[in-house]
Amino acid sequence: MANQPMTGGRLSRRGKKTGSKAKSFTGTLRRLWRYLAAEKNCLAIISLLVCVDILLTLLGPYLIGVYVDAIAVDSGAIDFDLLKLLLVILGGAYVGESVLAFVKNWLMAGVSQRVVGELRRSLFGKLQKLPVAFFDRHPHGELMSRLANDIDQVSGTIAQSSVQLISGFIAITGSFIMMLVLSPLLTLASLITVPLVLLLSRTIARKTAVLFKEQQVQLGRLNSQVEETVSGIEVIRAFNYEQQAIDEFKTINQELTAVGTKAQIWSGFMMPLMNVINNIGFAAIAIAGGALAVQEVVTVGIIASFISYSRQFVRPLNDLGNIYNILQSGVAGAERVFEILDEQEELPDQRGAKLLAQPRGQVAFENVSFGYQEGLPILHNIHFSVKAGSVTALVGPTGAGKTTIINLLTRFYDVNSGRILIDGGDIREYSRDSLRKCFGIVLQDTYLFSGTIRDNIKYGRPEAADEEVKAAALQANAHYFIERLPRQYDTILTENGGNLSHGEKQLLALARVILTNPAILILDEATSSIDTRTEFYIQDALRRMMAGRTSFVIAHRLNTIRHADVILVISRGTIVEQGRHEELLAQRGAYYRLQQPLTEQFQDQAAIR
Ligand SMILES: Nc1ncnc2c1ncn2[C@@H]1O[C@H](COP(=O)(O)OP(=O)(O)OP(=O)(O)O)[C@@H](O)[C@H]1O
Repeated sequence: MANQPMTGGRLSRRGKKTGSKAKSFTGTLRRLWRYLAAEKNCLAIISLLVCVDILLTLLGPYLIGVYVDAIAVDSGAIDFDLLKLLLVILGGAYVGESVLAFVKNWLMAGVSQRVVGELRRSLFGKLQKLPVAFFDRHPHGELMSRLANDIDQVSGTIAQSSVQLISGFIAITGSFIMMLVLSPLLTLASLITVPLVLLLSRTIARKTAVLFKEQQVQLGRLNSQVEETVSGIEVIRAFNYEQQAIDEFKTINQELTAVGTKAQIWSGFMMPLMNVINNIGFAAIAIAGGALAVQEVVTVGIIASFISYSRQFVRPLNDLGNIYNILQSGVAGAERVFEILDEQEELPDQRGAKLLAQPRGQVAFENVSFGYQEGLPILHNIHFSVKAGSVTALVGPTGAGKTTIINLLTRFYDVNSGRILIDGGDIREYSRDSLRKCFGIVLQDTYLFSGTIRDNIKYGRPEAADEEVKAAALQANAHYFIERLPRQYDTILTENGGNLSHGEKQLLALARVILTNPAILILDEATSSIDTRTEFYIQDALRRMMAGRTSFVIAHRLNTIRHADVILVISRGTIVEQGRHEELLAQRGAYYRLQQPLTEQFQDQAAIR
């Protein structure tokens, strides 16, 4: 639909709890990696910097060991020349390390922002391609949470864990080699704690994975509740629903707090437990080192260096546990983003889809049946045809299926059986773009975007010249109120035209549609009353718009219905009567009964006048 998204009128269904277990940790990670692969050059440079950094870190303990041995051999005499040299080398190494850390982080921040920028772009692009039915199933707040919170989570993970992961692996390998070089026996002693570390991080990470995913789900629910509350604030006030809204928020917030606390507690177990295990490891090295030193297998300097290396060996090992935790929360976020990216898009246009160029506007429904959900049919065998340029009024009780007929005509949903023809061709044979361009839709609830009045009128034809915008506004009778605004066509509208009256918003919506010059006009007549003057302007503009154009009106006003070429009376998803006003009244059937209250109202009003 080129002109106006179908919005309003239907309350979104509140986000339900969904399963919280990560579906495939490695699968999601691999998929995330595909996004990171685009940054492989930058990642290669970062890895190189990490290698240099680790080499510098490994140098320190070795030099300290050399110096300790020098003192031990010289029975306590201090060699100041050697000490100075060592201090200069160590100082240089530590400064070098700091500079490298800065450059590494700077490069990594760029990588993570570019990757999530791309992810955000894919997700937003995907949302534009999803069928309307998808938005029926997902509350808006939850989708926004996926675009903001979940993507943030991914960005944090990439920025924090990638460098740590690379440097962790290199540091473990480097320290291990140095330990082996210094003393294979001591290396063996220091390895006794490794299985314990791995087992522990695995157990904790499994637990936290579930909790982090649940935390993201609850955050989505919270967003959805806040979004609904803010959008419906007037209804909430009008029905004194504030306390219930606060209670609902409190419940979700408590659930979020509970799961967030659990996730933090479990991931917080990691460090203290690791410290205990590390200390056991150091004790093992000290005992084994002491015994070996007595037997003169190793020197005191080697033990000093070894203890430093074993620290460098276990620290990244512990960090890996932590990174695993961070990865879990990032993967939970990424999984929720990928879930949307994997959703079935609107069915692509058929191969060789035709362009609906210069449509005449002849419309036919042939035995159309449809249900929004399987097993719940809404429309049954809808069959009618209308001539190009005619006005069709859809009337019937609420929930009868009038909007659904329009939803099918505009191909927001596809029919379950039967077919819909425009100018003799099945609408599924036309390209979606060209099909939707032939409709101009004016809903009861007009949606306006934040931006200027001009931008809003040009929404369906951004290339339109200012004169065309003005001409459309003149035809829609909108020009006069726009002229009175302080900045006329450049007046900025707040979200959904909050600074305009209901009637003014309707006039703008008409101008927007007039500018696109559609072949078929769809109008959901407003049921709410607008002041008589604006109402007159709207009716006057509509009359001009409908002249010579195929029009479908979900009609509530007797005046519109009386002048329609065809009236379709819908009841429980079927057409129960069709014809002109007088013919249907004469039948004294469903239409007659439906019109009774309206006719009386019309007569009353006429009498008053
Ligand atoms: N997106 C949807 N998902 C599931 N069911 C829906 C959806 N939209 C409408 N329905 C159901 O389809 C039926 C027909 O609804 P529809 O909106 O077409 O009625 P209507 O005649 O236009 O009513 P009204 O005059 O009140 O707007 C109703 O029972 C409604 O609950």
